[in-house]
Amino acid sequence: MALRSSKSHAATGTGQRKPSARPFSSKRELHAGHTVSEFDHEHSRDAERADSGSSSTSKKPSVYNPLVDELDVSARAETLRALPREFTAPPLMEGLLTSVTDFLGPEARPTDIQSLSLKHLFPRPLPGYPSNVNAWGAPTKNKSEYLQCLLASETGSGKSIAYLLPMLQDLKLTELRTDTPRPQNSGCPLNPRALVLAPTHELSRQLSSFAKALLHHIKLRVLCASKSNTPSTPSRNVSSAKMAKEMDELIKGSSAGKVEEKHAAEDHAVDIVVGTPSKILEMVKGRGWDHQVTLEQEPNVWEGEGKRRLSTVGKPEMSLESIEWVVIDEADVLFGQYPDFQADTKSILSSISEARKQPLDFPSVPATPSSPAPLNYPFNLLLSTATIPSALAWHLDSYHPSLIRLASPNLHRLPSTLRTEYVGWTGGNRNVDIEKRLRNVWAQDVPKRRNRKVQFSKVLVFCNKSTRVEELGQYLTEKGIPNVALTSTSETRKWGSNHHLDGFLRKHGHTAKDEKLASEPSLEQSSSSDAPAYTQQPHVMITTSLLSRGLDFAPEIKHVFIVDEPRNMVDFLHRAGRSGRAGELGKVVVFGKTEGRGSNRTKIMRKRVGALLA
Ligand SMILES: Nc1ncnc2c1ncn2[C@@H]1O[C@H](COP(=O)(O)OP(=O)(O)OP(=O)(O)O)[C@@H](O)[C@H]1O
Repeated sequence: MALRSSKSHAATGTGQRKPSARPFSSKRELHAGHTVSEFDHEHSRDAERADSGSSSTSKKPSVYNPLVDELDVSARAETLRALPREFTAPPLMEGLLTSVTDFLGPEARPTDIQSLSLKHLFPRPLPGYPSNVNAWGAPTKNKSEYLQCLLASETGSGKSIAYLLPMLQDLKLTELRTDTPRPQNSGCPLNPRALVLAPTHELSRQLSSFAKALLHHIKLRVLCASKSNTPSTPSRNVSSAKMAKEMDELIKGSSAGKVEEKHAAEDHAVDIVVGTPSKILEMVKGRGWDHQVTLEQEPNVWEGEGKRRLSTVGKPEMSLESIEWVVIDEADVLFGQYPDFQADTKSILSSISEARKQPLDFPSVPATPSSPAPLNYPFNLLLSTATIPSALAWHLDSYHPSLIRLASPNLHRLPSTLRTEYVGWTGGNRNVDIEKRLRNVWAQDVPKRRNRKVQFSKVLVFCNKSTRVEELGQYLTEKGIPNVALTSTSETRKWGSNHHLDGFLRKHGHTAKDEKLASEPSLEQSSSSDAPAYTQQPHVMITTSLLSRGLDFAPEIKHVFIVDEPRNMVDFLHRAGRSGRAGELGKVVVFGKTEGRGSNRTKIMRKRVGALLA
């Protein structure tokens, strides 16, 4: 049960255990008086006995789980018996319920993580309902009490809706309260009440379209802070201008009628901003704020053809004093092991605290799980993740010991609808092996009965390196298989839109069933036709881990190929999880050496993947 840190293993190379942290399940209190279920108490007691080395339990010797080196496997799910199994009003306000139904379809039922959210993250009563308990009988909270919560569940299990619903509802309730003071004019064009942070622009754009769909009836304003909101290099200026116009309209309240008149003239027209931490910081601190060189030091630093000084710091576009909610999506990336992301995210959190006149009280010595130093943020904080690496667990136990942890029973497992298959390299050209396997997938798509329509699968291929992505893309193109090869520096990566992912991302605002029907004409093809569809339009996307995080790929992505050994199981779970989403069937095909040198590594990986199976 004790946590281990992958970091310490990597650092020492000894495989020694890090001092044990308090396991999640040992926390009795969910938050301010909410106690965990009996189910959790049982596990808490087990955990405590195990931690104290008590021999009074007759526990079976546990089988070594190869994942404990990387992941916090002590996270326990609450029993699901007593949870809401339908979307209802309350706890949702009517308008939000209608949007959820429009978005997911009338038959949709909450996923496990959404049920947990409905129960625990709606502490405020709706107008007209008893004010001392919420819809689930739990005590309600004052406006001055803030939530800190981690939502953790497997890929494709609907975490975005699980965190968006409570946040959107609370923002709307605050807006409806006539006694809520309006934010003061900060002098900045944007003064949002909520931030959603995500690691990539692609994911930011997808999340903001999710939020917009859910706001159809309750009408709050969302802005996606894509990189091209402000002009940068001349080559980006077309989409920059478009995004700048959108932003301008939002600020002035002149765009489509969603903004209520009374807000149009205020600096508060945008309620929610979605973006990457670096983009958000840029909007808060001014463009170029992090450049080392100042104008005084280097007056002659110019970019391109002398169009713009690199060293000037732009005017801040956004102030933070009205922030009531912060969501950190892919929390293990933004809040965990990646130093750059971590620094930016922490900087945003402490800037908000400062702007809200409650600067964070950082401990002089680093906290540990055994001597935690709670950071109390003056806003609601939701973290969302499909994986809890040990390093993140350690950090949370040290600085957020009273954080509510909502975990689904399938956390750290592959989605149950995802099958795994292993393919051995033949020992020849690996590109040939991949091509062969692709053709094999499409051959299996062809129905046995003649004159039936064919719907060819789309395939997502993950490589470790950009050079490998480009090389494989070129090889397949030469073989008559059009493909999209995307790396972080790809020319084709569009700024300000997700068009470079067209045909691969799920289109939101429709149920999966509607989508399939809508997409059939372009995908279907008579089996008597000469050229199969996969030779006419890209059915293969090749990329690195860049696109492995959070993106909701279309149900037509039936296969994920992992052609380079993933760096760790966290990476594997996220890559594989781009298929088999929302209950759709999918398959992850793992390539590896089955004979000779290197085959042992494949064996170890198979064992680790086996431990992820639901
Ligand atoms: N209750 C539901 N019923 C059916 N489909 C749902 C439900 N909730 C969400 N979905 C759909 O499931 C898909 C995956 O949702 P989402 O992207 O939020 O998953 P996630 O858990 O955040 O995944 P990841 O960990 O990969 O980021 C989306 O297409 C969403 O519309």
